[in-house]
Amino acid sequence: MSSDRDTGESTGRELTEEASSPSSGLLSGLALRTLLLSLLLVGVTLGAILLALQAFGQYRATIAELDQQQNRGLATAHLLLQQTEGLVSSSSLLLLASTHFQRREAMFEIADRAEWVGRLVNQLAALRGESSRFDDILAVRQQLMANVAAMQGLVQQRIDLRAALSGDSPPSRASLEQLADVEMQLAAIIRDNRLLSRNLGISVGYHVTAMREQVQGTIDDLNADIARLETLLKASAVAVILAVLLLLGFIQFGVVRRLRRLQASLSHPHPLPEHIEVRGGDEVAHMGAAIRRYVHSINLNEQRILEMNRELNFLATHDSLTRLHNRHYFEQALKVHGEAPQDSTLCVALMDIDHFKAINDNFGHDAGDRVLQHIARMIRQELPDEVLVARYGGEEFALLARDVPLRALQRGLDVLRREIAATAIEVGPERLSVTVSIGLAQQQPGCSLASTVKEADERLYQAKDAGRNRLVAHSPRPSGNEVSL
Ligand SMILES: Nc1nc2c(ncn2[C@@H]2O[C@H](COP(=O)(O)OP(=O)(O)OP(=O)(O)O)[C@@H](O)[C@H]2O)c(=O)[nH]1
Repeated sequence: MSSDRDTGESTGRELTEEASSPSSGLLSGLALRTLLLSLLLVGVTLGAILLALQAFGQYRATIAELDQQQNRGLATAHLLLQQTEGLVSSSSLLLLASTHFQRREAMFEIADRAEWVGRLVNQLAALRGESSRFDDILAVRQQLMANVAAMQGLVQQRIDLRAALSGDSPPSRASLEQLADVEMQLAAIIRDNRLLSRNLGISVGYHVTAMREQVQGTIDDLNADIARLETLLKASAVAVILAVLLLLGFIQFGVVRRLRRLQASLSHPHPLPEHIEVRGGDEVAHMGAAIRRYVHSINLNEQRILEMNRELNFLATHDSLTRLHNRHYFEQALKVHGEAPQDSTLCVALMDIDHFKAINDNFGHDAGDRVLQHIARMIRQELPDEVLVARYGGEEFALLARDVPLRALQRGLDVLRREIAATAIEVGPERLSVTVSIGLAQQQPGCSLASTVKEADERLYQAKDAGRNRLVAHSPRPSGNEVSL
């Protein structure tokens, strides 16, 4: 039996350990899966942020490119103005040329400057800017080129006129007037060139300013876009992290902890329904309520089984009618005492109700049962608890007393016999007088308890034979209602 219990306990322990092991660690079961999911979410968010940062990088590269374009425009404008100034200065050199050789020299310089001006104007055209202003620049350049060409012709004419005048003696009036006219035209072109150079400076200034404003506008738009996207990205990242934290907290506190508490309640050797948490209206609460009902019914069944077991145990050792021990129990007690060392005094008494059959016959079997119950109660009340009392047969009771002096037991039993005889037992409307006969024997040294029982039985017969309602303790020859040793 004990090995069965051990096996049962160890199986229970294994089941408890098995049930508790999967979620005993902090990073297991639901908690682990939640953490992995959250990490995945955070990973996806970080990936999105990295992609967005890459996009920002491209935005910034575009801004830097625009910035460079702006600087290139400024530098080109500066060079254009320089070269235009140079062109105007070279025109002055052309004005000083007194020979054709000097004129050609000056024209080389002017052609070089003119080429630079043309190239820079084209570069400027490739950059952004206000087209009307750029048209002004083109017009100025064309006018400058036309002026240079005109100057070259006039200077050539002036050299030729001066050469002709130096050969004539005296110089003709018409030649002098022609030279004066050439000189005036040259002076007018020089003035016009200066004016054109100033106008070009103004037009380039407007063009560059317009270009800068345009580029700066684009840069400002891009920067505003970046700032807006950055704010959006930061807000999204914070929102995702908060959502992940909220999700983690909800799963940890709303699910995992409650499941652990449920598991702890059920891990108890005897779980009680009131210890099972059912707060809330979600699935975990519903599961808790179902488990609570289940535990309640298991506990009820267990209680019923325990009660049935107690009743079965009781019925195995007791008589159901009188609630006294039964004959089987009495005989087991005799066996136990018989095997024990013989260092104590043991007495056996057998008590039988007189003419019990007549009670059954006259008042019915139920009345007989009531009488049996009444007599059993009186015996149990009268005798000390140490005396074992059993229903031995139909209307017969057996008593086993240990370490009770025979005399005292004899006195006690006789008092009981008298009380029974003096008591009117109420059975329905009837009041019945009942008597009992008793046989009493003490275990003799070297004799078995079975022989003591036999001896008590013999004495009971003697009591019956002697007229009933008496106690026979030893002598086969009873005198009066009591026979003593
Ligand atoms: N009511 C009831 N009667 C029982 C029970 N067990 C046995 N009896 C009856 O008890 C009676 C015993 O009768 P007998 O053995 O003739 O003895 P008696 O009538 O008492 O006569 P004496 O013992 O000689 O005085 C029988 O009629 C049995 O049927 C029981 O549990 N209830």
